[in-house]
Amino acid sequence: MTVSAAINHVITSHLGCGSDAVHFSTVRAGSARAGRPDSARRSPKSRPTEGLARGLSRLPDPAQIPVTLLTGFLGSGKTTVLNRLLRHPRLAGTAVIVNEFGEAALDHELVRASSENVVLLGSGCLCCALRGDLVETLRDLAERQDAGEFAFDRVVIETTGLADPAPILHTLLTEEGIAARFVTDGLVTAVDSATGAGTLDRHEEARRQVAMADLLLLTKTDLPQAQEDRVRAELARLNPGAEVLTVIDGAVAPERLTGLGHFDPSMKSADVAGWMHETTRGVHGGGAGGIRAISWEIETPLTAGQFDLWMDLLMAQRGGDLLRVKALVHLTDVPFPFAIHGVQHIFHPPVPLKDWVGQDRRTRFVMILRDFTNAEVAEIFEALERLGGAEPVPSGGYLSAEPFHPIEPEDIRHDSDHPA
Ligand SMILES: Nc1nc2c(ncn2[C@@H]2O[C@H](COP(=O)(O)OP(=O)(O)OP(=O)(O)O)[C@@H](O)[C@H]2O)c(=O)[nH]1
Repeated sequence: MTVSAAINHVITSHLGCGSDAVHFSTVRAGSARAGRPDSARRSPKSRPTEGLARGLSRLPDPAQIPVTLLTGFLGSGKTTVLNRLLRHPRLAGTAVIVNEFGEAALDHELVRASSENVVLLGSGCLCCALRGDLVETLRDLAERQDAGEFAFDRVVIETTGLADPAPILHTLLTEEGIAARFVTDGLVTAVDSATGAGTLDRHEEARRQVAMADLLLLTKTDLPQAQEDRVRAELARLNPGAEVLTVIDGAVAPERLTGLGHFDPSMKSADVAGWMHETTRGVHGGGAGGIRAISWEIETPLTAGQFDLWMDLLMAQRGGDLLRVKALVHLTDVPFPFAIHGVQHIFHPPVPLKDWVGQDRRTRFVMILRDFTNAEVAEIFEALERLGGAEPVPSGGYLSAEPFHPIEPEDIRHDSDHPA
């Protein structure tokens, strides 16, 4: 669905539901099978094999606070899962730590409805620059709990899509004061069934996230682009011991994600133990290569048609290199923002939000791009700015020639210029 279509939908359905965001995608109950006891759903590979004595020594201390690490490549559906989970009474006492890659984090606006207890660790990746910040945040949470300021009985850490989980787990397992107070209760990895096969092929970080997982969430199987069998086969190859749950629009029962057990590298493939070892030597990460995060603001509100047109052009020319796009879009004459999510070549239905947070009404983008030069980044946004000054373009408008270099208002032709 384009922004134009979404805006028509909003107008006809009189925005006014109680939640902060109106989702147009149908929310179906996931195929997750709820309620099975932990023992029944533990896969053979994750059963203790090294003797009871060692197993006993690894039993969590009930005073320790369980920490779930939620990973998954860019746009795989982590926040969607988290938002659904946090609405569940069972997870009401959860403190959430969200880490974003990029300077201008938008996630706090996108998850704002869900929890008062969200701490944002922005501007960098937890797996490298921000490990100290994670330790500080966890210590701070513990202190606030001891002081009676903040009660919580679980922590969920949502990593950036580019995070290598090994160093984060290493921090949780070994950092003084953290390991005693908190206990890892599973690494959960979301995998996008529409883009997952290509992502796993190209990105070492994504393979590590899968190989280290205690539980895999296969998302977006409702999309026509989903390649469920292909992605499942790849997951089975990378991590044959992990259970794979199909999760549509984040619908997963919280009990499936809790009680997964203490993370133990020796229970994983040989590679995983090696990665944890690399971590101790400070060598980690798959190398992001030409991947970078950029943020951009656009002053002039756009029409939905203009935005769609620009997005279509960008997708046609560089879709595969737009690893992740998040935007809050200010449309002309519309009092609320739209949230836009793009994941590689797939754009999800735009989501109208109830209102703006704060005074800033500019259209804001956060993009994770592969192999874009500074000049190319400037060019794509300057093209958008120019569109903002142009005559409104109806959705379905298109350009005459080589479209993106550059777009000039006079290049834009309207559908009406071309009788069917
Ligand atoms: N159709 C469909 N869309 C989904 C599903 N799960 C998530 N999405 C959409 O996918 C887009 C990205 O989802 P997010 O939850 O923001 O992904 P994320 O992993 O948190 O993204 P980053 O934090 O940027 O890495 C959003 O537009 C979601 O609405 C699903 O099961 N089906």
